[in-house]
Amino acid sequence: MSVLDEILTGVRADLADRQRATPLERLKERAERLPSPRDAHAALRRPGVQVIAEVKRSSPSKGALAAIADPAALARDYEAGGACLISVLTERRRFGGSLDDLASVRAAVDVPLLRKDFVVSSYQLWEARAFGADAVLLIVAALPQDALVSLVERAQSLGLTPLVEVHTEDEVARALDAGAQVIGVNARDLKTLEVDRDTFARLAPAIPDDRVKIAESGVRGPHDLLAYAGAGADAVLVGESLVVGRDPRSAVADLVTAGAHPALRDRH
Ligand SMILES: O=P(O)(O)OC[C@@H](O)[C@@H](O)c1c[nH]c2ccccc12
Repeated sequence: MSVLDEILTGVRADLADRQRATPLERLKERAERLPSPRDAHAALRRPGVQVIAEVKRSSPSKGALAAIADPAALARDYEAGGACLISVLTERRRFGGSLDDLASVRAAVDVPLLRKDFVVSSYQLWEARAFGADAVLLIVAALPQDALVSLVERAQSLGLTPLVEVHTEDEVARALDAGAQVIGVNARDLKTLEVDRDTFARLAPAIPDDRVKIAESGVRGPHDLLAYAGAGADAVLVGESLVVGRDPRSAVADLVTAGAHPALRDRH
């Protein structure tokens, strides 16, 4: 069984527990009491290379990264550093996240939020909305094509921006077929957990320029952001290097400064 399959088995078990505890109707009521979602797509389209900063406690590849006792405080640092979007991992078993983290971050910042999880059911889209997300990750490798197509549509109908994650050319074709407007190329293969920073440059030419192209994983600092920018990234998604560092606010600010370099502006 691949790592992704193991993760999905746990995700489905946890999802079944939550579905038993909270009927969909309750989630819908909670979602309807919230203001409409923020426009994550527009935030990503701003000139320069945007920075998505991630709240991530642990990972299957590295184990524990950072305790993050106060996710809201970390998110405020990310926002103050200039992150255009904050990604909150909500998967519990391997990443140490929760929907409560998402709600705490929502209460603390104004930027749009991405629910980062392994979404396999529309119930999880309602959870994302009910806990304050504006965007959701949909991982092509985790979904049959018909499920991907319907989750992209459902997310959009709830006002959520779907960020469709790919790792191979075949998955890019599936993302495009599903109508994805925002596509993330993950340098980490979720089946082997290996990071290959060349993946983005290899796949980016297959993604039309009217789509938002995000380079995910492996960004250690401004140098990696500039390399991804040179290969056509509109945004980078950064977790580990921010949560393990001593000063997340200035680490984000350094990335934002690199991404705002005049040579990278107005490339659309
Ligand atoms: O910590 P990193 O190497 O900066 O990577 C962040 C992000 O790309 C990574 O957490 C990620 C990308 N896609 C995912 C899918 C599920 C869980 C996690 C992820």
